[in-house]
Amino acid sequence: MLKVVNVAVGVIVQAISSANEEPMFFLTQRHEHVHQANKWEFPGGKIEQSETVGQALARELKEEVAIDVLSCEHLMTINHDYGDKHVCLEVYLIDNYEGKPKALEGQKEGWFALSELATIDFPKANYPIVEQLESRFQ
Ligand SMILES: Nc1nc2c([nH]c(=O)n2[C@H]2C[C@H](O)[C@@H](COP(=O)(O)OP(=O)(O)OP(=O)(O)O)O2)c(=O)[nH]1
Ligand SMILES: [Mg+2]
Repeated sequence: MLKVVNVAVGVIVQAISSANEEPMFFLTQRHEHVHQANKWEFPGGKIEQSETVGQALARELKEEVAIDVLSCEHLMTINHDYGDKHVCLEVYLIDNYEGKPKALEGQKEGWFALSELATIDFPKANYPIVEQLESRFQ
């Protein structure tokens, strides 16, 4: 049995200013030579033994994209077995934060509209997240 890697994932959504505007989501691209290389992802990372999910989420989003999480909402838990690695993603919607998201680790970054998410090259585990965002925000 492979060890499960617990991961805190932040779905950063841009505040929507008018009803007919599409919500936008901040994504970064995983580096080459890492697990799920070159795939686009929601920022986040491994939950350490000593911390809660909330602490890991806040730490990872500060380290990777320079924002301070002010509040978050648990969206879903996803268990996915990649064969080489089993991940458990704890996925949170981040709709209240301080700072402007910016990739600090040299990754490519971008804001993507809700309608674009279906065309993004995400890790397989992420497809249920996209489905949930589509049903929630459409
Ligand atoms: N952050 C993030 N990880 C994801 C997503 N989808 C998905 O399958 N994963 C997987 C890929 C990795 O195996 C794992 C996250 O680990 P990571 O490599 O980003 O961890 P980390 O930021 O702590 O990085 P490191 O310090 O170990 O280098 O979860 C996603 O949307 N965001
Ligand atoms: Mg990470």
